[in-house]
Formats: sequence, structure tokens, C-alpha cells
Amino acid sequence: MKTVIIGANHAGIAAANTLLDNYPEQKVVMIDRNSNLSYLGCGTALWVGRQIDSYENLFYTNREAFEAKGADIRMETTVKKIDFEGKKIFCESLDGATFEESYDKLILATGSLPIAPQIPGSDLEGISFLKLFQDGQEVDRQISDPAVKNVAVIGAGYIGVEIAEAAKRRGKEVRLFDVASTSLASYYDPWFSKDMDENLKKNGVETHYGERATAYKGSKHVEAVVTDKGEYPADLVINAIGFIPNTGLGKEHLECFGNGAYRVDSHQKTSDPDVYAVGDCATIYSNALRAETYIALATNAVRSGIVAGHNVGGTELESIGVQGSNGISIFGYNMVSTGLSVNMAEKNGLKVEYTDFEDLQRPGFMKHNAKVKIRIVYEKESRRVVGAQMASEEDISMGIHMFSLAIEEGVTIDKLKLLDIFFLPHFNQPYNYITMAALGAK
Ligand SMILES: Cc1cc2nc3c(=O)[nH]c(=O)nc-3n(C[C@H](O)[C@H](O)[C@H](O)COP(=O)(O)OP(=O)(O)OC[C@H]3O[C@@H](n4cnc5c(N)ncnc54)[C@H](O)[C@@H]3O)c2cc1C
Ligand SMILES: NC(=O)C1=CN([C@@H]2O[C@H](COP(=O)(O)OP(=O)(O)OC[C@H]3O[C@@H](n4cnc5c(N)ncnc54)[C@H](O)[C@@H]3O)[C@@H](O)[C@H]2O)C=CC1
Repeated sequence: MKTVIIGANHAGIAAANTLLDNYPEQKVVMIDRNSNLSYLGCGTALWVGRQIDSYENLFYTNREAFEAKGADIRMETTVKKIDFEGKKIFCESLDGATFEESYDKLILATGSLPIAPQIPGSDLEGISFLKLFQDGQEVDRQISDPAVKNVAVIGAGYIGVEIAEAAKRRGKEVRLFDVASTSLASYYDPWFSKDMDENLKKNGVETHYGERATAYKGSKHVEAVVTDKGEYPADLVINAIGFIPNTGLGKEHLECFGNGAYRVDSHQKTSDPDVYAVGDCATIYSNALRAETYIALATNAVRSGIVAGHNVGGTELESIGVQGSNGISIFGYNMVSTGLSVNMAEKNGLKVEYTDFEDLQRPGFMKHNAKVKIRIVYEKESRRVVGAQMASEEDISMGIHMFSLAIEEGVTIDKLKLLDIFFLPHFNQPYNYITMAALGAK
């Protein structure tokens, strides 16, 4: 059995490792147009902000590791076309040489592309995205140039907020723009995002919400960003307004979701029985929505790759769906969320209630202490938990995983009220904030 995997980043790597480690009879071919694989994009802002000493350890595997396992791996090779009927793919390597590759099973792991704002001046120099390792290197090169003083970040989602912090840490004047009324609006309700906005402002980031970029100005190199509310100097612009699935190769043949992602079943199988799709190019099942959706995250890419790998290898394995759990840490302030915020639940037509609680993390007599806040979102009628958000200067991240499981398992808010949660002053209060939030539910 020969399986070709197109795309050798997080999703493709997980599928390849699953096949190579568990099914020795499999012949695996991996093809990627980039020169590197396994880059952890989360490290870009850490490197640009010099919170880590080097970018070199941001890769967790390499071509040689796959060759050692017996894979045929072709880097710097672009798949140009797929003949799904004839089960053939047409490739072009960097030197222009073309070749064909046949397959028994195909795994599409072509990921996503950053959304490009379609506004005048987009082709000026000094306008970047932050998707590939190479993009991060280019942004870092420009930030290292003392002539670059003003940095404009378009989009205050995860990438935008993280790179705004990094640019500020490098001493730049940073302006952060978003059409939404707060940062991180698709992940958190304003009760949380407003704290992040205060945190950004306190640390010197100039925030511009409810403001849309309408043009970039400059002669050759960008000099200013024009919005519907003003004009601001900019020597470097970083666009971070979200991802779209990269599905050009299969969109004519395979069934696609509203945003163009390949629709997959719980085995990661597309509408063609010999073709699987994983990671950012595919849909995913949301346990909070109880529906198919699109959530571009490395964690989802890895899990979907494992599921596809086993199914292709011959062991039936169903995906259990996801909650879109995520986290962010900016200037020492930590926020984590899973499932749906109240805003996102309502946007998706769910009728929800929520319960909030805010307190010190530990008893008052403990020296190291900080505030922690929590919101649990639950469906009005069924009372099942559909989301949770938590924030603190403390590392409270592990608590969110329990809510992820609660959403996956359809646990009600009432079940959490008397849940056995331990107490130790080093970690929490006898009246734990999770218990207190749950007990406060109407
Ligand atoms: C700056 C940044 C920070 C991030 N931080 C986090 C984080 O902290 N946590 C988190 O969970 N997620 C994070 N993400 C999101 C995460 O990186 C993506 O969800 C993840 O990369 C998706 O993996 P993937 O393998 O599906 O797709 P991709 O990473 O997009 O990889 C797709 C691969 O396919 C190849 N390819 C595409 N088309 C072709 C073709 N025609 N021929 C050959 N090869 C092709 C590409 O070269 C690429 O290597 C971050 C993303 C960025 C950009
Ligand atoms: N910590 C983490 O888990 C991280 C995850 N990622 C993931 O990578 C993907 C891409 O990240 P982002 O690009 O940050 O997308 P995002 O979806 O997180 O944020 C995009 C932001 O751009 C705004 N926006 C949209 N159009 C706009 C416009 N025309 N002008 C101004 N603002 C506009 C949106 O309101 C939104 O706030 C996401 O799926 C994200 O979850 C990225 C970085 C870190």
C-alpha cells in the first residue's frame, strides 16, 4: 500500500509518523514545497521578542528522521495538480523538474494560507505576513533595522497580539488595529479581553479597535497605514487577520465547507474514499457546537493526522472532536479558553447562560498570590458546559483541560458544583474558584 502525503508540517508529520511507526508494510511518500518542516509558529513571536535565545530549536523533527524510518520525502517540491480518477499527482521541484507520483491512498495536509487584505498599497515593501518560518525571519530582519521605528499590526487575534508584544519588547512604537471592539474577540468575552487590552496599553502598545485598514501608503516602501479613522506612520506592517484553508488542489473534486475547507468524516476521510484531509485544510467536529466547523490550531492538526494515519494504516479510529482549546501569555498575563465564549455561542445560535467568579488564587496568608478570574458558559436548556475562560498572572493553564473534557463529555454545570477538587494553600483556596463559579450558576 502506497500513501502519498501532501504537506509535511504538523498534520502531515503526525500522519506520517503514525503510518511509519505502526504499519511497517506501508510505503509513505511525503511532499512539501517548503525547505523546512515542523516549524513551531508559536516560537516566532518569542524569538522576535528575544524571549528565547535562538530560533534553531523551534523545529521538532527533520527530513533525515523520516528517511531513517523509510519514508520517501521530497522537500522543495510543489504539487501542481491531482488526477483523482487516475490516482496520480503531478509535482514540480525547485529546479523546475516535473514528475508524477501514483498513490493508493492520499492524505491532503496542505494547511492554510494567511488572509491578505485586498487594499491599495498591499504590494509595497515592508508589508509582511507571519505564517512561515521565512516570514518570521523576514520580520525579525526588519525589526532589527534601527530605521524601522513604527510597526503596525493589522489584526488583534492570536498572531497579532503576540507579535505586537514582541515588537514592543524590541523597543518599537507599536500600533495594533482590529475591526472588532477588543483584542482576541473570537476567543474571549469582553470581561477578559478588556483586561488584555489594558495589559497591552500599560506596556506601551497603542490599540485601535473598531478600526479597519483601508490603504497602505508609501512610494516604494510602506510609510503609513490609512484606516477609516485616521492615518498612522508605519515602517513595517504585519498582516494577521486570520487563515483560510489551502484547498486549491482538491476543491473542484472534493466536497468543501463554507470557507473552502475539505469536509471530512470522523475518520478524516473526504468525499473521495481514497482521500483523507487533516489539519488546517480540513473541517473539524466541534463538541461545543455539536457541528462541523473550522478551527486552525497545531493541536488539532496533530490529532487529525494521527486519526488519518491509523485509518489509512488499517486500524479504524474515530476522531472524538475538539473544543478549540487555546491559550495566550502576554507581558506575563495568561489567558486560556476552551469551547465557546458567550459572544461566539450566541453568534452560532446557542442560548447560553454563564457564571463568573474572581478571587485570589491562594489563601490571603500566602506570599505568592495573584487574582484569578473564571467564566463558565453553559447551554440554557440542557445545562451542558459549552465553554470556559480563565485568566491570571499565575499559570492557571492546566485547569482549562478539565473544561475541555467536560465539554467533550457533555457534562452539565450542576455536575461541576460538587466535583472533588483538592485544596492546598500552595495551589488554591479551600473554596476553589472553579467550585465557586459552578456553585454560582443559576
Ligand atoms: C505565528 C503562528 C503562531 C501559531 N501559534 C500556535 C499555537 O501557539 N498553538 C496552536 O495550536 N497553533 C498555533 N498556530 C497555528 C498552527 O501553526 C497551524 O494550525 C498549523 O501549522 C497547522 O498545521 P498543518 O500541518 O495543518 O498546516 P500548515 O502548517 O499550513 O502546513 C501545510 C504544509 O503544506 C505544504 N504545502 C501546501 N501546499 C502544497 C503544495 N501544493 N505542494 C507541496 N506542499 C504544499 C506547506 O509548505 C506546508 O508545509 C500558529 C500559527 C502561526 C502562523
Ligand atoms: N496561541 C495560539 O494558540 C495561537 C494560535 N494561532 C492560530 O493561528 C490562526 C491564525 O491566527 P490569526 O491570524 O491571529 O487569526 P485570528 O483569527 O486569531 O485573528 C484574526 C483577527 O483579525 C481581525 N480582522 C479580520 N479582518 C480584519 C481586517 N480587515 N482589519 C483588521 N482586523 C481584521 C479579526 O477581528 C480577528 O481579531 C488562528 O486559527 C489562531 O488560533 C496563532 C497564533 C497563536
